[in-house]
Amino acid sequence: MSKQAFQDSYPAEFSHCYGCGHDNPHGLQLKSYWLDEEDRTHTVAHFTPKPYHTGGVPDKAYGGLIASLLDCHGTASAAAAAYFKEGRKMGTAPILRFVTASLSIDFLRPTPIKEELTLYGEITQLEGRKATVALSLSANGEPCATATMIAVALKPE
Ligand SMILES: CCCCCCCC/C=C\CCCCCCCC(=O)SCCNC(=O)CCNC(=O)[C@H](O)C(C)(C)COP(=O)(O)OP(=O)(O)OC[C@H]1O[C@@H](n2cnc3c(N)ncnc32)[C@H](O)[C@@H]1OP(=O)(O)O
Repeated sequence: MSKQAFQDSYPAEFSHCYGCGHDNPHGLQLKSYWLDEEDRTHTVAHFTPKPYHTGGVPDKAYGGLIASLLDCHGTASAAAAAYFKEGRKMGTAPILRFVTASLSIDFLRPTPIKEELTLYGEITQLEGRKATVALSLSANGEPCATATMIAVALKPE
């Protein structure tokens, strides 16, 4: 894994996101990395839910938490891939930031709340301002959810 999380390169004014902003003390503070520094298409993040992230039963995670984690890992992965494509270090100006245009999730099985969750991302397409990211969330090596995201880079203004 790289030492610096993608989200740690966001400038202060963009670091308040509930899912991944490092300046949001009430947020999830998700951190995403390249899975392998030699392969700039795959990304990874880890997250261990808190007891209050519970869904309908105490030992399973709330679906909205899963969506939030996939959302933030996907947009961060898209931004990292776009910087890499431009041959630039993440966070350098002009800032490249992606927002979610579309996020389609399949919830495959209940997600345990006491285990560390692993999120994977794969940039399957990056054309113009639009990135397509294939995402998954697993516990104990078993996929609990998969998703496809369309992320769009914000216009400079
Ligand atoms: C939360 C507020 C965000 C404010 C941002 C401030 C800066 C933030 C920076 C850093 C913070 C960290 C960020 C973490 C974020 C975490 C993830 C989220 O939760 S993001 C929040 C939820 N998402 C939104 O609120 C997006 C709302 N939607 C929009 O703003 C627009 O619809 C937007 C930007 C997505 C596209 O609008 P257009 O006018 O800029 O661009 P067009 O021309 O419509 O689309 C560009 C390309 O994308 C395709 N596209 C657009 N929407 C699509 C869709 N739903 N499905 C498929 N393709 C789509 C289009 O067909 C077009 O493709 P072709 O270039 O022609 O090939």
